Amino acid sequence: MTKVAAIIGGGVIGGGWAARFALMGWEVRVFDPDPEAERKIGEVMGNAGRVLPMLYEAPMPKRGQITLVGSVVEAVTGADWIQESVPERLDIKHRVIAEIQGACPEGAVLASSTSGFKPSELQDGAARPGQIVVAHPFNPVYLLPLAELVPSAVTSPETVARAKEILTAIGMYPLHVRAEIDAHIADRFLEAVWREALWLVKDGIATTEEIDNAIRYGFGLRWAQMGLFETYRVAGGEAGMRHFMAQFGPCLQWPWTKLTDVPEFTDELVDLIAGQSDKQSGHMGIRDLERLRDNNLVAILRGLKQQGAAAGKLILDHDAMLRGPLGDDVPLVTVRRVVPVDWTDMNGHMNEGRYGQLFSDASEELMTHVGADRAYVEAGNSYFTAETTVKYLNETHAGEDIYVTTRVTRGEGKKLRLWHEMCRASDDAVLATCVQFLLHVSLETRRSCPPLPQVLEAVEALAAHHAEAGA
Ligand SMILES: NC(=O)C1=CN([C@@H]2O[C@H](COP(=O)(O)OP(=O)(O)OC[C@H]3O[C@@H](n4cnc5c(N)ncnc54)[C@H](O)[C@@H]3O)[C@@H](O)[C@H]2O)C=CC1
Ligand SMILES: C[N+](C)(C)CC(=O)CC(=O)[O-]
Repeated sequence: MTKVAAIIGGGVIGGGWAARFALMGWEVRVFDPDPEAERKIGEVMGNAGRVLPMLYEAPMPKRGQITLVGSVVEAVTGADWIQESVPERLDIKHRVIAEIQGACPEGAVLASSTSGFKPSELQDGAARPGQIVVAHPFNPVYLLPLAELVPSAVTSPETVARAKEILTAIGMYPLHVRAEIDAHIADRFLEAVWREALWLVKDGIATTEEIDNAIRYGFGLRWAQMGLFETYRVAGGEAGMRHFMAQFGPCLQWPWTKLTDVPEFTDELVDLIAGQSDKQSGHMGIRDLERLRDNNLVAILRGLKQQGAAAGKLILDHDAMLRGPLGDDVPLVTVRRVVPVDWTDMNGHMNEGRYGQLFSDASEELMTHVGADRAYVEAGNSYFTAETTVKYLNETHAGEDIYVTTRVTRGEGKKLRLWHEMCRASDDAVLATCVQFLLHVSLETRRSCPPLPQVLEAVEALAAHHAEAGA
């Protein structure tokens, strides 16, 4: 049965949650009194729907519907997950939580997006505190997988377990924060860096753009894939973390930081920072900036996925979860996906090299289908491609839904010939075709040899079936 997520507060963060849940197949109900909420969520969903599927090689679940409703009660009645995303004010959050608990199922997870309140503060005066947990996401919620999951001592273990299960199922990484603390884990770092940056601008040391350059050309790239401690371990050279601490430990006593001091937000400081920020980025609208950010995040996350590293490993595993076995339709649908942004070139369309990738993925799916799967390859047997002929018939662009059908046109002994057609999902137009000739090999001798009997049998049966069906 379709699961229901209720999003209370559909601003920057609520909109991102709504998009992620809907793209993962959930029915979503949003309550937000802002008359502009529907337009804003529609725009966020437009951006999210373009990029989130680009992270996956697997087909996405059927999109859920997002419905704007007129009250909290309407949103939360019968919901499985409730995400409170109203402004960061404890009085508002208390009022909203009371209203939610007056109507939501007792077994639902009631999660708060709060950036800094402790769950026990949110639970203060609540009807059922055990149901409440913090699930603190990162903007954009539909692309960044982290959700800090913070229970208090009275949050029930069932709520925590259910929250972990659901966050994982929608492709997120629930980081269980075991002891509640103001601003959780990650926002402690963000606050520290933000405070330093404000001082640097206020003191006239650097502009907003220079600070952004210091991050994006340097340590920001390291943090994205190794975090802090692993990075510093490497920075300690062969002697590792101990050497790093011995060398840089004393600096902590030097005036390298102003961490405990906060610059006052005078009108002058706000004008200075807002003015510099306008000069740096004011030529772009918010949705353009979001698209720029999202395209870059997709490229970085796909790079990490290719390496099976950091957040990319998470997406790789989630991809495997989403991917089911192939059906037995003729011809076989071997690939269903969207064209990711990093597959396009300066002509603005999918680059020719990526067609090779796509058809190679289709062959790999077919191999798995006939039993020449990862275990078979690890045991020393595989197929190598000997020849590929691609015909490019129509353009395709980033974000377009495509699929590949595959027919076995020859399957005898060590020889396997495939006919792939790449099609556009919206009108089934054929965009490219590919004839691929593969030879079965032993990975030990690196020479051709017949497949193991069960694979040969499956290949022959498929070839006969495709020929019979006139495919
Ligand atoms: N913006 C960010 O970078 C992040 C924010 N958060 C947290 O997410 C929560 C929401 O923040 P944003 O989305 O940034 O704020 P926002 O201002 O963009 O959105 C808040 C929304 O709540 C709505 N709202 C106000 N009162 C309401 C009520 N009684 N019932 C339903 N909706 C109501 C407003 O109309 C608005 O659309 C906060 O707790 C914040 O700390 C968490 C992670 C990152
Ligand atoms: C600035 N902030 C404290 C609201 C940031 C967050 O809570 C997380 C994020 O997305 O950076």
